[in-house]
Amino acid sequence: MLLQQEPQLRELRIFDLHLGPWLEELKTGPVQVTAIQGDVTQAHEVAAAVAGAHVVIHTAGLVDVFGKTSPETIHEVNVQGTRNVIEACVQTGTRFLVYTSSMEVVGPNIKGQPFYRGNENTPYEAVHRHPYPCSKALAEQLVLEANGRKVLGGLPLVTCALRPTGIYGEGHQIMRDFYHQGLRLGGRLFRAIPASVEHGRVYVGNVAWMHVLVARELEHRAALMGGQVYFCYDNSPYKSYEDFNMEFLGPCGLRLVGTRPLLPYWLLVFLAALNVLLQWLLRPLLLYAPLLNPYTLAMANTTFTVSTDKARRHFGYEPPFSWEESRTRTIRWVQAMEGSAQ
Ligand SMILES: NC(=O)c1ccc[n+]([C@@H]2O[C@H](COP(=O)([O-])OP(=O)(O)OC[C@H]3O[C@@H](n4cnc5c(N)ncnc54)[C@H](O)[C@@H]3O)[C@@H](O)[C@H]2O)c1
Ligand SMILES: CC(C)CCC[C@@H](C)[C@H]1CC[C@H]2[C@@H]3[C@H](O)C=C4C[C@@H](O)CC[C@]4(C)[C@H]3CC[C@]12C
Repeated sequence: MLLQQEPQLRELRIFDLHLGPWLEELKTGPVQVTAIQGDVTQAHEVAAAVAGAHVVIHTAGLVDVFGKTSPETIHEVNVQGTRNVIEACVQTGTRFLVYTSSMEVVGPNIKGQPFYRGNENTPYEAVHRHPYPCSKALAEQLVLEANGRKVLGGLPLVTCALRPTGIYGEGHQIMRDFYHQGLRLGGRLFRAIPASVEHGRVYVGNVAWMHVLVARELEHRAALMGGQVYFCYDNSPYKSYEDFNMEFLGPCGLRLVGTRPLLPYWLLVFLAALNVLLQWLLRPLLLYAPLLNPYTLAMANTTFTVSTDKARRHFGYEPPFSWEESRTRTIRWVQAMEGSAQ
C-alpha cells in the first residue's frame, strides 16, 4: 500500500525475522525496496536497518495468546524489541515513529468489564495479567513516553500509537483455523459465545491505510498527533466474534449451529483449564495450542467495541475499504483457501 499510495516514497525497507517470496513482487516498481532479514530483539540489527530512514512503522510483534511461546519471549520481542526501535531512531536521527499497538492495551481487563463502543477517552480500568496484553501495554507506553526525546541532530522524536481491534482479512490465521475446524466437523461450527457479546473487528486494508496516513501526516501535524493513540476502526459491523466470522465462513459453506452456546459456560471454563493442563503435560513431546484457553474464553465473552472518529478529526482518516468490499475480499481469500483445501 505504501508503494501504491505514497508518492514521496524513495525507498521502502522491510525488516522482518521471516522474509517471504512475496517480497520479490514488490521490487518491480521505481521505488527501491530493501528486504532486511533481522531480529527486532537485536539492537544492532535494528539500528543498521533504521539508519537514514525518514519514518519508521514498527509493526513487528509476537501475537501469542495461545501459549505457543514463553512469557519471556513475548516480552523480549514486544517490549525489548520496541525499546530497540526507539533507541535506533534516537541514535540514528529518525524523527518519526508509528507503532502498531492493540485494543488489548485497554482491554478487556481481567475483571471482564465490558467496553461498549468506547473511544480513546472512555474511562476504563486497564488491568492485565496475560503476557501478551502486558507486553503491548508496556511497549505502547515506551513509544508514547519517547515522544519529544531529542534524536541525533537535536530535533525531537515524534511518536504515535495505533490500536487495531481484532484484525480480519486476507492472511488471518485464526480465520483459517476456524475454517479448517468447520471442514473437519462436516461444514459445521458450534456456537460457544453468546451472540450478544460484541467484539470489535477491523479490516486489514483499513488498518494498513491508517498506518500509511499517519506516517505521512505525523511530520506536518506533530504538535497535534505526537504522543497520541488512535483506535483503528472502520465500518465493520458490531457482532459477536463467531457471528462476525460467519460473514465470511457462511458464504464458503459453513454453518454455525445454535442460537445460543451449546455448552454451559462452566463447562467451557473447565475445558479451557483442561487445555492448559494438556498443553503443560504435552509440552515435552509436542506443542498443543488450541484456540480455547482461559484467556481466549474470557476475551471472547467480554464485549469490547469502539466508536470513535479521533483519527478522522486529527488527520483526515477515512477507511478506504467499505464493509462490503472488506467482506467480499475476505470471502474471496477464504474461497481461495477452499480451493487449496479440496
Ligand atoms: N492480529 C490482530 O488482530 C491484531 C490486532 C491488534 C494489533 N495487532 C498488532 O499488529 C502487529 C502485527 O500483527 P499481525 O497480527 O500482523 O501478526 P503477524 O504474526 O502476522 O505479524 C507479525 C510480524 O512480526 C514479525 N516478527 C515477529 N517476531 C519478530 C522479531 N523478533 N524480529 C523481527 N520481526 C519479527 C513476524 O515475522 C511477522 O511478520 C503486532 O504488533 C500485533 O500486536 C494485531
Ligand atoms: C474458543 C472460543 C471460546 C474463543 C475463540 C475466539 C478467540 C480465539 C478470539 C476471540 C477474541 C480474539 C482476540 C481479539 O480479536 C483481539 C486480539 C488482539 C490482537 O492484538 C491479537 C489477537 C487477539 C488477541 C484475538 C485473538 C483471538 C481471540 C482471542
